[in-house]
Amino acid sequence: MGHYAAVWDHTAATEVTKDWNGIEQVVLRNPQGASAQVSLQGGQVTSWRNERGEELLFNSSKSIFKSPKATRGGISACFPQYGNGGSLEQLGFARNRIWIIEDDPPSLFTYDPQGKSFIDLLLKPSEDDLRFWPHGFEFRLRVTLASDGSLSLISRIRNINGKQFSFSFAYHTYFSVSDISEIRIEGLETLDYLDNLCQKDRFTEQGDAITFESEVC
Ligand SMILES: O=P(O)(O)OC[C@H]1O[C@@H](O)[C@H](O)[C@@H](O)[C@@H]1O
Repeated sequence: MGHYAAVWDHTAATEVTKDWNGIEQVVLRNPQGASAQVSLQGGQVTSWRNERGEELLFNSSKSIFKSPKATRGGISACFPQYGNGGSLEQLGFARNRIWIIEDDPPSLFTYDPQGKSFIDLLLKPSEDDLRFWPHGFEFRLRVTLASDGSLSLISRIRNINGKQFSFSFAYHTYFSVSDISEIRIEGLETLDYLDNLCQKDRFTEQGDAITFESEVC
């Protein structure tokens, strides 16, 4: 009768497989047939499909997986540095590490308790990481596929030794688009940004939407 909520078991909607490199991949499914795939390499979301099976994320066919580097595509979490504004690798090292699945993470309140599937991932720094970024942290990432097919990522960074540190963070997201001229990015008006193409000078966004005439890089 279409009432799945009473019997929906989110753990049964989560499957762990291995890719051809032996790296674990978590597949999330919702009752309507949408899915998402998360790689333990970088905690990177490599696929997000709607209920018609259409892929919503871009993955470059030219990107060759070379462990431990993230591939060009999907959604990766950049931490503890975004861009080249610090001494670390350009988008931080978190996306280039192997994460683990956390079965019993600290509680996290979320809506949509029915018909969703999710996975909790955890990254802790290795001895090597601490050598060039000496800050004890735990980075928790929850990736959720909701009953309406929407995807959400919640990141929690915990300082585990009480010594203050600063970091930058971003979700590096590649959407798959069929016609870039139809894309509008809204919600940035009045926000300040540093323009990478103008020596990182600070500007304030004036437009109500950013549009594109062709590919940019
Ligand atoms: O590591 P990836 O996914 O290929 O992304 C690299 C790109 O990341 C972007 O954020 C930078 O602005 C680009 O300059 C850079 O080329």
